Amino acid sequence: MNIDDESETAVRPPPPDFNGSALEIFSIIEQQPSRSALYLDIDGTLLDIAPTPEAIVVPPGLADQLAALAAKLDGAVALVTGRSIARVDALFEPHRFPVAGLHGAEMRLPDGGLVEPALSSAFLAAKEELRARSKDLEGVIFEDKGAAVALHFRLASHHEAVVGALMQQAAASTGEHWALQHGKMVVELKPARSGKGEALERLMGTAPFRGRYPIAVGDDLTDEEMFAVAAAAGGAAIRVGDAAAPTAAHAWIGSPNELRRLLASIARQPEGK
Ligand SMILES: O=P(O)(O)OC[C@H]1O[C@H](O[C@H]2O[C@H](CO)[C@@H](O)[C@H](O)[C@H]2O)[C@H](O)[C@@H](O)[C@@H]1O
Ligand SMILES: [Mg+2]
Repeated sequence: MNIDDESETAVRPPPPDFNGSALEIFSIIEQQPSRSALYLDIDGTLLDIAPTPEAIVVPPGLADQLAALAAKLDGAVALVTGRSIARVDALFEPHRFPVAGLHGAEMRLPDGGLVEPALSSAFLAAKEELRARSKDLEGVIFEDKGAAVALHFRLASHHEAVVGALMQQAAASTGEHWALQHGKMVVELKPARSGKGEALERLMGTAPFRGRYPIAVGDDLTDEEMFAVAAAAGGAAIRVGDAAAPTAAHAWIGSPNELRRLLASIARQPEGK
């Protein structure tokens, strides 16, 4: 990736054996905001995990801090999430960021252009079947995200196996164009030809992200694809949370709260600092 050419102030990618801190990676943004791009996951990364999808809390001021950060990076801050774009907008209103939603299956590009997946009748039928079957599973939460659907077992871990089996059946009935995505106490069905890695590639090829040093931050299996893409492009990846999980990330941050504090401090920095 042509992060920068020959100038002495060029942003340098972490070496393959980089074993530094997230702080070192974020200092790149502080020093060279006009050469950096940030790709942020939401649940478990920007926001603390909550018992249910609806129970998440956006801390006061976070949306404005992200907007300030985006202004500092000339708009090169994207949210890359399993949530739908509509949900993301509601969470961070009044701001509208570039978003890769539903694990990259739907996108809002920096120019406002939308990428929307097509719904098949097989998928819609599978979704209704899951809605009906999950009603018998106490504590299991059915989440309808439009072109994706999730069954959550965080409040009913004893139902993990049956949730897995139901989702397998759903995937089998929808055919090759739909695929399962496992996450934190959740199994989802989403368009197969999508992923956070592809979403990152698309954003990285688009202004204002194009040509900038990519820094991807996430907490889960679905984020590993974007970590690999960021790393392959000479950028950096940071994983939030449990440092025992196998990851392609270069560095760790302990919690969403720690990440929010780092981002807030960068957003507050006066220009040129
Ligand atoms: O890619 P992300 O932004 O991390 O979104 C992944 C999924 O996050 C949500 O589920 C997860 O967070 C919930 C709230 O903390 C939690 O209750 C659940 O157990 C987690 O799996 C969201 O509901 C999904 O739609 C996202 O795909
Ligand atoms: Mg996450």
